[in-house]
Amino acid sequence: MRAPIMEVFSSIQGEGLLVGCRQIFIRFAGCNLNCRYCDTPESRDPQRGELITINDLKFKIKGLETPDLHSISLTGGEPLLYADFIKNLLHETNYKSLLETNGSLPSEIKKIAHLIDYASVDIKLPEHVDTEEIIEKEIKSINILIKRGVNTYLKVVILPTISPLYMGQLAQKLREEISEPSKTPIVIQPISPLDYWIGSAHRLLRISEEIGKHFKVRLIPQVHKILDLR
Ligand SMILES: C[S@@+](CC[C@H](N)C(=O)[O-])C[C@H]1O[C@@H](n2cnc3c(N)ncnc32)[C@H](O)[C@@H]1O
Ligand SMILES: Nc1nc2[nH]cc(C(=O)O)c2c(=O)[nH]1
Ligand code: SF4
Ligand SMILES: [Mg+2]
Repeated sequence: MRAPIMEVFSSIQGEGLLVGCRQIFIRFAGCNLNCRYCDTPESRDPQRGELITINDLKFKIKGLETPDLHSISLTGGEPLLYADFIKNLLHETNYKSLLETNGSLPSEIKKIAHLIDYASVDIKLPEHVDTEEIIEKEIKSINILIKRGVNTYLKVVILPTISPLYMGQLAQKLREEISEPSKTPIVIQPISPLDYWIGSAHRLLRISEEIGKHFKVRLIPQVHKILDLR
C-alpha cells in the first residue's frame, strides 16, 4: 500500500492545543477542499506527493526522532483521504498521533478514530470554502472522535472582517450539536500573514468573548510562522 507524501519533517507544533510540542509532521498530498486562505495550496494536488510505502515512511520517521519528541502529526492536504494507509501506519508504530483534519470525511474518521490520540478538527467558515453543509460533516466527525475518547479540539481560522456575533451564533450551534462541548475547546486561529491583524487585533478579544459564552476558548496564532520554523 502506498500514499502520496509531500514532506516528512521535524518541528514544533505551531497550532492549536499542542502548540510547542515537538512533532514529526507527515504531510499527505491531495485535498478535497479549497479553502481560500490555505497556506499550503500546493498540498491540494496529489501529484505533488511521492508515492511511498508504510515501511519507507516508518524509516523516514525513525530518522527524525529526537529526545523531545511528543508525537507525529498527520496533516496535508487532507490526511483522511488516506485513512486506510494511516490505519496501517498506526497499527505498525507506537507513536502518539495528532490528526489535523478538515473534518469533512466522517466515514473515514470512523476507520482510524480508535488509533488516534489527539484530533484537531477545523471548522471551515462558509466564506472560506465553496462546499455546502460542510459543518454537518464536521459535527459528525467531532462526535465520532469524542465517542472514541480522542482528545479533540476545534480550530477556526478567522479574518479580521468576521462578525463576533456570527461567531457566537456558530459556537451556540456547535454547543447544541456536539455531544460533549465542555470537553471540546475551540481554538481561534487568526489568519496568516499576521499583518492582516495590524490595527484590528482587538477584534480577536470580542470574538473570544462570544465563543467563551459556549466553549472553553483559546486564541493562538500560528507560532511556527512567528519563529520562522517549518
Ligand atoms: C494546511 S491544513 C492541512 C490539514 C487539513 N486539511 C486542515 O485544513 O485542517 C493545516 C491547518 O493549517 C491552517 N491554515 C491553513 N492556512 C492558514 C492560514 N492562511 N492562516 C492560518 N491558518 C491556516 C488550518 O487551520 C488547517 O487546519
Ligand atoms: N510547525 C508547524 N506546525 C503546524 N501545525 C499544523 C501545520 C500544518 O500545515 O498542518 C503545521 C506546519 O506546517 N508546521
Ligand atoms: S482543507 Fe486544509 S489543506 Fe485543504 S485547502 Fe483547506 S486548509 Fe488547505
Ligand atoms: Mg502548515
